[in-house]
Amino acid sequence: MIVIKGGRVIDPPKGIDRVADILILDGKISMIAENIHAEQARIIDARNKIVAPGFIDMHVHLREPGFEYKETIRTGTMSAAVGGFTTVACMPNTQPAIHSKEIVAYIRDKAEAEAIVNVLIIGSITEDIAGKKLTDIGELVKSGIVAISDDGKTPMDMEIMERAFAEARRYGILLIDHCEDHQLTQGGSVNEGNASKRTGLKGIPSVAEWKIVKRDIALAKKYDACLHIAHVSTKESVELIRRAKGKGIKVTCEVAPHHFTLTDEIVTRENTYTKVNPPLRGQADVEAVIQGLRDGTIDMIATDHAPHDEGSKRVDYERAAFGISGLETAFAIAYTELVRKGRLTLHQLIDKMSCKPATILGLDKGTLVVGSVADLVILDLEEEGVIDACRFVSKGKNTPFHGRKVFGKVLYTLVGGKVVVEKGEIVCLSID
Ligand SMILES: NC(=O)N[C@@H](CC(=O)O)C(=O)O
Ligand SMILES: [Zn+2]
Ligand SMILES: [Zn+2]
Repeated sequence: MIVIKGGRVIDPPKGIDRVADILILDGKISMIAENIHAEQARIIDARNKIVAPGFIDMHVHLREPGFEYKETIRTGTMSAAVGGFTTVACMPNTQPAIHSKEIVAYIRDKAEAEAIVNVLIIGSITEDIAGKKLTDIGELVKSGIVAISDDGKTPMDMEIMERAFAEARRYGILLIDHCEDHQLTQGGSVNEGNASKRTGLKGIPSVAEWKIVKRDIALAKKYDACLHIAHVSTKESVELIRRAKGKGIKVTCEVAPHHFTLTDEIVTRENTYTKVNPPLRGQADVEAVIQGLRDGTIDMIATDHAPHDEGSKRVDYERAAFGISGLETAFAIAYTELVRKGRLTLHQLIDKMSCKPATILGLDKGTLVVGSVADLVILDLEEEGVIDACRFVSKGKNTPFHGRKVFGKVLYTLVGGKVVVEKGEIVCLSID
């Protein structure tokens, strides 16, 4: 039994924003009221703090199986918990890929034993994410995946993609799209334009992204399937999605914190931590994604947590791996850049980090309503800090945000009523 005392309780879908106590019993939220007295309950003092539904990250690379030297289910979910995430969905670009019911079962068992937050599983669209042969999507759905995606790559074969959309519709499963025309990006490592000219590195043009966004919006329409565009980075993509939504096509999308915060100005040949796919774009793109967040075109924030070992980053820029370790910086970056700068309200931010992903994945989460599972966070908005990658619990220290001043700290993370993070530190290694 826990009582969280005196926090400002915010639950955007229910329109709740008030100072109250929360009683947690048997892992569930059992009462929200003023002055709850419960003998023997553990008291958590939340005065002057925010209490919100736990964050849900639809786009995380846990790297297991196959790349345990980059991250594991254990370290990735520890990183999630520190970031305030109580649920993550893991991408299938592992080795082997998550392309069969056996691999799904392997991850589920591993997560049951070692994860400290809830882990949802995304299955691949094609075998080995090679874009050649469709997986048995029906079987993957039966084994419990929450979406399909070939994240990291885009299936370029139109026939494969047509069949993938038809299957997505047939099984009612969300298709998460990494939009990249590989013919246009080959050998590229930075945004095409100023960054490629300045560094002499090969560029990745915006059109490589929005061409596929356009292609797949048309397929979502044709097959009446649910499409979710991953890591939107260009102004053209935002506009295409805005128009598609206006026509009633079932498309949703996400943006990663680095894409609404950083531009390609910061890219140098020396700093491979700025290398990410899609690449950091120009100022107009950053402004367009922020506008997309404001007007609801961009439904949510997802980290695209892509941890890498130092060996994959400490090489020439061209050869360095794409990716940013994002779970532990997401909230502070988003709060500092979006809320403190007046671009989103705190309610909107919580909605985009918790409620919206829950709705899109069809989860009974992302709310603090009485009776729901006690997945929640306690946030201190006043705490000022400097991002220090050396202190990440993730194995991946690869972040371009190292040294950045931010506001906002995740103090507590509760998963199913269990305190897994206390005063910013992991205090529990099992959620059973
Ligand atoms: N985003 C990245 O730069 N990298 C991701 C792949 C992906 O999300 O496309 C990875 O798996 O490392
Ligand atoms: Zn991707
Ligand atoms: Zn990804």
